Amino acid sequence: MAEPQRKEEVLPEDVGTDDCLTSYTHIYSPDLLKDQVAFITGGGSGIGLRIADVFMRHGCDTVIASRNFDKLKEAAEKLSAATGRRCLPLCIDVRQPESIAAAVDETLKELGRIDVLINNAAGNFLCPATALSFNAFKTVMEIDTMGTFNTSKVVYEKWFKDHGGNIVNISATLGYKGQALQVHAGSAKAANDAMTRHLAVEWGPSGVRVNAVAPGPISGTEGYRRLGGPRGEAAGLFQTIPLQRAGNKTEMAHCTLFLASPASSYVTGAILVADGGSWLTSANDFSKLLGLWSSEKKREK
Ligand SMILES: CC/C=C\C/C=C\C/C=C\C/C=C\C/C=C\C/C=C\C=C\C(=O)SCCNC(=O)CCNC(=O)[C@H](O)C(C)(C)COP(=O)(O)OP(=O)(O)OC[C@H]1O[C@@H](n2cnc3c(N)ncnc32)[C@H](O)[C@@H]1OP(=O)(O)O
Ligand SMILES: NC(=O)C1=CN([C@@H]2O[C@H](COP(=O)(O)OP(=O)(O)OC[C@H]3O[C@@H](n4cnc5c(N)ncnc54)[C@H](OP(=O)(O)O)[C@@H]3O)[C@@H](O)[C@H]2O)C=CC1
Repeated sequence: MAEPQRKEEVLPEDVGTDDCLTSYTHIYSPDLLKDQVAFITGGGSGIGLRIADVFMRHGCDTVIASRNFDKLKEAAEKLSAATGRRCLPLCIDVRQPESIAAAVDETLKELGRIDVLINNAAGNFLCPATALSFNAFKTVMEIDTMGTFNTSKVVYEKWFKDHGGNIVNISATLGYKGQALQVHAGSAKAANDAMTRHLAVEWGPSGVRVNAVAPGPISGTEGYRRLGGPRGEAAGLFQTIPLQRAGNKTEMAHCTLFLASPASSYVTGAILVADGGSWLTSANDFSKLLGLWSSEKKREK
């Protein structure tokens, strides 16, 4: 009988916080994004911060842009110290196109170009539809969906239209089968998947590729904490995921890097599902998720 195959190595996740990697082994060429500039929304924490870290280790300068400037400034200093590349922290609210326009102007003034846009900023929390206010639904749609459109349109008009470029949207597989307590985020991300395909068609002739990465649960992130990741693990919910575990931020950064790089030069309008197979089998056990939500609420009181 054949030897069972070695289990695939899990890429290292050496920190569970918003710190930079303390060590890194290249699996792509270190020059993959040499001298390019990436504009990363929500790049001051979680998956966005890891994307900045990994991109900079591949020769890229970055802009990390979100609402909290102090957080961004601290992250940018750490990123530059860890990688030796430039990282510009800029304040934006993706709901306000004027703030994005000012940041894009500043980027072009300081760094001279934009090659890659990563639409990663988002907001989410667990909430059943009956408890969700109209304004809560609208807020998540405005950040996740309109924010992605606003940023894409500003960057396209100010730079990509004449120079080409590469957009990667960070989606989520949570809506693919319908997930309890997530009607707001699932709807917003589904709209973003459609937007990815529409803009790929419209902007392809200008040399702009538009793709998305769709993560499942990713540990060491605010999203994971808010959506009950640690409690989900304890309740055994992840055993239904084919790869039997949550993903990590480095794995998401590597998927994003593939789509942002010439390695995927003939790929556009694609959604790269990176969820360990979660959505195919995922535990969408409403009573367990509702239990997580109720215990979270009790803890807040
Ligand atoms: C695919 C999974 C497969 C298998 C899984 C198997 C098992 C699952 C088990 C566990 C799950 C484990 C892991 C997670 C899995 C997947 C994660 C998927 C997606 C994650 C997506 C993310 O987006 S993560 C990003 C998280 N980070 C953030 O959210 C940071 C940014 N957030 C914010 O700024 C705020 O939270 C905000 C989004 C509310 C926006 O802030 P602001 O503009 O200031 O808005 P407010 O004025 O505060 O609020 C506006 C209205 O919203 C209401 N609100 C706010 N918070 C809540 C809440 N917690 N619950 C309900 N309603 C809320 C607020 O009251 C306002 O409404 P009013 O009517 O009162 O005005
Ligand atoms: N974590 C997970 O398990 C999963 C995450 N995802 C997706 O991955 C991405 C990153 O999530 P994660 O790392 O968990 O969460 P984080 O909370 O760390 O990242 C979200 C970022 O968005 C920024 N942001 C929020 N609102 C705005 C706004 N109005 N304007 C500008 N920036 C904003 C926040 O910064 P600031 O507060 O400074 O504005 C923050 O840095 C999101 O798109 C999320 O939907 C998808 C599936 C699973």
